[in-house]
Amino acid sequence: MALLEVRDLTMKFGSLLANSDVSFDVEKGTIVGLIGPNGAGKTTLFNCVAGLYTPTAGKVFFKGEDVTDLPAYKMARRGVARTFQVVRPLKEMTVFENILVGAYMRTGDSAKAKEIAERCLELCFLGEHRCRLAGGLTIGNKKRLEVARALATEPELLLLDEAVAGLTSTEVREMVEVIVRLREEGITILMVEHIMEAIMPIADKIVVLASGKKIAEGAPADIVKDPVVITAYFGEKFSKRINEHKADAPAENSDVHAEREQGTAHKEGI
Ligand SMILES: Nc1ncnc2c1ncn2[C@@H]1O[C@H](COP(=O)(O)OP(=O)(O)OP(=O)(O)O)[C@@H](O)[C@H]1O
Repeated sequence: MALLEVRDLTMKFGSLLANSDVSFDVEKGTIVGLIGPNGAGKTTLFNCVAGLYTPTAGKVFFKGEDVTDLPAYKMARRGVARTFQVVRPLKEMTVFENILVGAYMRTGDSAKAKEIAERCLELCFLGEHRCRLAGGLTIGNKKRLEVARALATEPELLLLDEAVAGLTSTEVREMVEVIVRLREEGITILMVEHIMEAIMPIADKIVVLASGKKIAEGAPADIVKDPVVITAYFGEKFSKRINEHKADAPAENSDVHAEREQGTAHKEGI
């Protein structure tokens, strides 16, 4: 049994079909990337899984239990945490205090909460910033703080919504290192990502959405060669480049920056 099972999920906003009959599994201990063009329905799917939206049709199972109708706070208690595309730290609080807020969602015991927060601080490479006010951090540190806060709720499944968007190539590498560490800690990760150099080297599986539908699912090496995905999302040039890319880590700079500036890696952009 997979940790997360999405079955025939459909989400409508009025007459707009944001997700249409989407099904896939996320196995425990894996990193799954959710990719696709702007407006493909990735964030909507995240919101359905996290309990922010109730899908119009279809089911979501977490650890074999039907959680389709559970609100976000109940999903958080069951072990599903998420980060948002636009980070919103508690600016007037320190980095450590921000993480503590997350830890207190899991426990009322302050010694235990501090212990959890210390661990998350270290896992997200934020130790040297612990006493700084969150509002004054660089975007790279703010994004890792967002992950640390979610992590402090001790999730089994972490949903990352564009965790590396807007980051420099060095910051992308730091975030990728954090994500790989989390998988080593046994945390399962489902991440929406446009920056292929970040997701392709670390994902165990990629799910591709376009116009609300799943158009492909498979190993990154197969996805980059899939003609349907190339047409709908990558474009030939991008696909050729990523196939040639020998990275075991994100690209040094220019490629990642190019995508960051364009905001996407879709077909006309590369
Ligand atoms: N709350 C909402 N009300 C109405 N329409 C919405 C709502 N949220 C999303 N949509 C629409 O649903 C479709 C899918 O949007 P969604 O944000 O899920 O796509 P996405 O793949 O995450 O895009 P991006 O990569 O740009 O973040 C879009 O047409 C969007 O305008």
